[in-house]
Amino acid sequence: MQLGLVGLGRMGGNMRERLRSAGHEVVGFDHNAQISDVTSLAGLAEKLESPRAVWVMVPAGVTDATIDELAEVLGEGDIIIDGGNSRFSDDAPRAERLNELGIGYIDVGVSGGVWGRQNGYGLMVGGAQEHVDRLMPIFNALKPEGEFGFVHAGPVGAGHYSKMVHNGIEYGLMHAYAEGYELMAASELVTNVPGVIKSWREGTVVRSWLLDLLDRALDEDPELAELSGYTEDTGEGRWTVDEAVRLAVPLNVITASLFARFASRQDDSPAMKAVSALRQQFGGHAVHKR
Ligand SMILES: O=C(O)[C@H](O)[C@@H](O)[C@H](O)[C@H](O)COP(=O)(O)O
Repeated sequence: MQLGLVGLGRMGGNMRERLRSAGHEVVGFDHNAQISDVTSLAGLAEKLESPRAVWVMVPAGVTDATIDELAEVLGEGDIIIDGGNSRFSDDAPRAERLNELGIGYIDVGVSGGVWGRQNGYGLMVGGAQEHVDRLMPIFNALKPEGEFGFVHAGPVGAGHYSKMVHNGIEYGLMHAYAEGYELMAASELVTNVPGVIKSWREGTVVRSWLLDLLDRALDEDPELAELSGYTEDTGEGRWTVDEAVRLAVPLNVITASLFARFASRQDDSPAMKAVSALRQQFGGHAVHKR
């Protein structure tokens, strides 16, 4: 089937290749002319036969502007799919705006990162059944080959909601492996920490793809000496915690792993300075000075 694809970065570019390998006709647009198939969104719309389907794969901050621009060159019966990491609460207002123009909307949480091109992408879809049905050939080409890896999670918003929770879990899992790694590295007994991590890849209860990737990272740099611990986040963990607060759901692990990222960015902790100052004030305890 034909698909327009807007945004040909690390994710979109690889998705274009996977879809083409499966025999689909993809017309891609990107602001980088060197990788773009057309020079404008209008050019993209012209190349597609109606009713058109256009998948948007751009960074979360520019999604609404991109969709609004796209809506100007699309029309009645067309569908826009947002596969970026948008906040789920943006989906319903978007769908309403597009609905007034007769344009359908589907939100898709896409997981798999740079490995998706070869392994397939995990897809979490939100939207009306008729729109999802129309896009099934595309979803089937993008998803992994096995039985799993695709879900129609619910109405508009449910795809991004599921992906948000997926990413919250991703934070917690990564952090648990990271803490285990640190404890073994600090111990007097374990002399082969990368070896233990590697051994866990088969047979153990904690084997997983994230563990495989930790092993890969340790193969490249056994003490992670090249890296700083400063860890970014792009929003999904914060949204997960926002939802936990709204619904009063105790997300202990995920919240702690999000806060650990914030702590990773501090040279020195103002809170711990205050604790140190208070110990000195009430107990006369010695403090470490800069
Ligand atoms: O499932 C995935 O493929 C990843 O989750 C992917 O979506 C991305 O790598 C994260 O969004 C990073 O999120 P943070 O920057 O918040 O760690």
